[in-house]
Amino acid sequence: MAKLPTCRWGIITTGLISSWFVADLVLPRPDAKAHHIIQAIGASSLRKSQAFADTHLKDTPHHKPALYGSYAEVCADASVDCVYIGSPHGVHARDCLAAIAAGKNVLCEKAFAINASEARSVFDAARRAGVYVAEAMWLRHRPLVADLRKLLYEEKVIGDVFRATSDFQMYVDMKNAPATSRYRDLELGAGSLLDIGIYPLTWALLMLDSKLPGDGNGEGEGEGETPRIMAAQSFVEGIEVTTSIVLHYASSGRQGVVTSTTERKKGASQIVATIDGTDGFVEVEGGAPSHPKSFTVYPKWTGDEKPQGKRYDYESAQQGFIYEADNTALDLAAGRKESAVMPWSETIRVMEIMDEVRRQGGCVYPRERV
Ligand SMILES: NC(=O)C1=CN([C@@H]2O[C@H](COP(=O)(O)OP(=O)(O)OC[C@H]3O[C@@H](n4cnc5c(N)ncnc54)[C@H](OP(=O)(O)O)[C@@H]3O)[C@@H](O)[C@H]2O)C=CC1
Ligand SMILES: O=C1OC[C@@H](O)[C@H](O)[C@H]1O
Repeated sequence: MAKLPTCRWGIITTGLISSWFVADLVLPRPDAKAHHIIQAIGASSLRKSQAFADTHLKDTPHHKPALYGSYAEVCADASVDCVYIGSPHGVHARDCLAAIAAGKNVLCEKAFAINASEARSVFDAARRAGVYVAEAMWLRHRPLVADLRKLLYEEKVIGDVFRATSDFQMYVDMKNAPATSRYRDLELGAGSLLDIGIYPLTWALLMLDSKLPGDGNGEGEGEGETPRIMAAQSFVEGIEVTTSIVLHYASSGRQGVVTSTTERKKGASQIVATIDGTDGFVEVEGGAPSHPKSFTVYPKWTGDEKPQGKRYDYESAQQGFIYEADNTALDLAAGRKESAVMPWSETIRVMEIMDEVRRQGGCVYPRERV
């Protein structure tokens, strides 16, 4: 049996997402594609690293990470194979560039940067340093997504796809949020689009294009057609809180309707995306567009009653961060410098689309003002 690759992770920051990422990596599983070791944890203080390890690694004594009171020490740790960056998106470029300068491979949270220009500067640095860098857009790595794309574009289970919709709702009390909160601080990239709107946008890009990077053998063969964008944004306290985007694909006429808001609390379980085709439709169910758990394929609805659908379930003990971690380990083992699922060109394409949405909608970050 082939030996599984091992990735020794250096975790940078001890916020919410780092806790979710680590929780997935340390869960035992029978069908592992790679071994993951939490090798180091770095935070703004040693006390925070210690508290993170005490809380999130207390039941996994075989993970004994080095604990640091800075991010630089994680990057300098020769035992770390890949640095995972869980800081707010406004400082992703800063933290990526520091890790790259130290010669480290990087998996960085979404949104990868504030804009396409920042993303390009990080990839240019990675190219020069010869290290691996990838955006941790976990939705792209989910087996559910690959399976659904096969059904849509190889088996054509709903005929010709003509529309996709997705909406991400999350409540943030913006008026009372502290000025230092990443939901409020524009220097940290506050706004619904970069934080949550990126998922509905990703659903549309994934569901409306027949060929994309990551479809085939891991070499990223599709390029992705960039649709025409029509967008509007609304603001509370100067922060973008609601974004609506229509995407129109010139070659096929396909449309995407994608929205995000931090002004509305979501229910416990919901339909997080829909895909319409000439012969049927698909509803994706889950907790949020970032966290799909199943999908149901329906035949065309013509009568009064909703037709019977076929449901595909993807419930698992992990939240789903394990897939991006596995794929990173496999990329590194194969000597790749870019993710086979989310190559640099795709991160830049998404950032460019979000730049255009913000150009139309009016969300400008302070460092972008000339
Ligand atoms: N994939 C997913 O499902 C999710 C992704 N995210 C992404 O992860 C990133 C972080 O989000 P989240 O974990 O919710 O954020 P938190 O506010 O919970 O944590 C952010 C961490 O970033 C560090 N940090 C570094 N610089 C700053 C700064 N200038 N101001 C404030 N904090 C700073 C702090 O780390 P330290 O511990 O060192 O003090 C802090 O703990 C975002 O980019 C977000 O989009 C978030 C949630 C879910
Ligand atoms: O990526 C995300 O998904 C879940 C949300 O809670 C979070 O704000 C966002 O960053």
